Amino acid sequence: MDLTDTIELPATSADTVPVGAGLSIFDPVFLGIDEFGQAVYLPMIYRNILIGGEPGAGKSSLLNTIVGHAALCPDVRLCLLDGKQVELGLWQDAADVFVGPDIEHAIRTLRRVQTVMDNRYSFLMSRRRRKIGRNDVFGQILVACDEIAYFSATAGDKKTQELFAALLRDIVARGRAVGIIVAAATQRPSSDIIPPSLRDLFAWRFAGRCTNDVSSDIILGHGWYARGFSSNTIDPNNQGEGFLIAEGGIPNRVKAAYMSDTDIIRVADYAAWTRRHDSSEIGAAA
Ligand SMILES: Nc1ncnc2c1ncn2[C@@H]1O[C@H](COP(=O)(O)OP(=O)(O)OP(=O)(O)O)[C@@H](O)[C@H]1O
Repeated sequence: MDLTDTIELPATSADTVPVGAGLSIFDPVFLGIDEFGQAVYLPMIYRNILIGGEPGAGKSSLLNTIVGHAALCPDVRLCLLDGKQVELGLWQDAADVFVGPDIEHAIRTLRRVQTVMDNRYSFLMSRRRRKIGRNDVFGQILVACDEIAYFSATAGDKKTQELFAALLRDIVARGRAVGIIVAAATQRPSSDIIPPSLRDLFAWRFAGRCTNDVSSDIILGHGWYARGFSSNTIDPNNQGEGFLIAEGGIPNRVKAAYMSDTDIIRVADYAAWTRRHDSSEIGAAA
């Protein structure tokens, strides 16, 4: 076997019928519409997304849309962290790991993801490859965190908070090539929670309405307010609207798609049903 080959998944046997069309995390995620009414699709593979904005800006709803896409992808495992529990909690049955308001559990979980990440890099090294591909036997992992600040600044003590922040940063920095995607939200876009060195690791950044121009710049990047882009200009009654920026791009005004709780429950139940809760790589690495 050529060492640069990917490991192919076995072909689907002829006597099985796939349930539904089946998405892949290699397919872009439908995010919403832009100001011209055009659909906005976001490629998430090999990328991370940071979502910021004031309370009620629509951050959790956007995160739910991304988790919803991933939940319908048989090639993604879900690792969800939600200090409030109810923001991502509807996906619990479809998730490999669900972390509630428990900083120790959050740290254990990120350490497991870190171990998986290291193992995958060792695998790539042994195959003389740089990144995983669509046909690799191991699936991708979505680490979704609703309210970074809960784990990095509120729960636990300074030591555990710093450990959480360091683990998250490492996963955001190194996870991309091995199929580990981070989608993280914060209602506290301040430089202590999102230092520029962390923000700049996120290929995608979405700033929902922010209470001031400085907060908007903390999500989008320094200088965008001065160039006429501030999410402080968004109408507070227009939840789900925000500026989306890709690395190297300019901010685009986007109205995010919205799933009601009923929609989420339907999709989450379906996703849970289609998933097998067998040996989890995250769990096995512990
Ligand atoms: N894309 C959207 N379209 C229409 N309404 C939306 C959209 N996103 C959010 N909303 C409305 O705004 C409300 C608040 O949204 P959401 O809970 O996502 O905000 P948040 O920024 O996560 O708030 P918090 O920081 O308090 O958790 C939702 O319950 C919903 O009614």
